[in-house]
Amino acid sequence: TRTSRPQRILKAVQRKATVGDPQSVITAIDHFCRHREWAMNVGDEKGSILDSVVSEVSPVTVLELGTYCGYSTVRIARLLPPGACVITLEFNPDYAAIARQVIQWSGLEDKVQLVEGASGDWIPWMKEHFGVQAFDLVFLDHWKERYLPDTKLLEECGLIQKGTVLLADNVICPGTPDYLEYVRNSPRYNSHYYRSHLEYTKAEDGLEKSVFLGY
Ligand SMILES: O=C(NCCCCc1cc2cnccc2s1)c1cc(-c2ccc(F)cc2)cc(O)c1O
Ligand SMILES: [Mg+2]
Repeated sequence: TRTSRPQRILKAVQRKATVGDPQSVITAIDHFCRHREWAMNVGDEKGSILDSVVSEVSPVTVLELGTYCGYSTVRIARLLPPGACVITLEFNPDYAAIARQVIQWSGLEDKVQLVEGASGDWIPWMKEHFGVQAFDLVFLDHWKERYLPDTKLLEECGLIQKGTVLLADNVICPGTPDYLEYVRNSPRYNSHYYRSHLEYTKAEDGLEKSVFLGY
């Protein structure tokens, strides 16, 4: 097909959503992915759980690993108070280009810093480059085999502090067994599994919320 799936998602947003209205952007993407083409957005069901965690934490600085088309970036940013922001990392430049436009359409570009590159390369520079002390919330939604090494890297870099909340997508499907084992057995995390479904399907999936208890 001539266009990419992310390009078709952007078209659906431009056709169906209102500029400056984040909820209409979310609704347009969910409708397209449920009725036209499946895509790996966190989706509406897990998205509601994400919303409740963001509202509960009311974070000032958020790190999102894995932007894709910006769907969860918009879900998070729309709930942030003035002065709060989400730094989101995307490895694929084509996805990043689409995500920028989706975030712009939602009117939330002032609350979002989209960075292109690999988590392992960027995490050690976060403090220096963004002046971040520590993250209040980290949403993990990137390579599933990077959840654990990147969590350890965030710890080593002092970007996770007492009270930081980690929220991980896809802990069942595709699955992140080593990460789950780590956060559930570590005395330094308090973990809770929110049972749900793989976006737009009946397959089981869920989000794991892990609160760092400090050293
Ligand atoms: O792979 C998934 N997400 C990761 C792709 C992001 C690549 C990046 C690496 C990287 C490195 N550094 C910084 C930023 C980034 S972004 C994913 C896959 C499924 C799925 C797919 C097929 C299936 F049958 C069932 C589930 C569902 C999901 O919800 C997903 O999130
Ligand atoms: Mg995901």
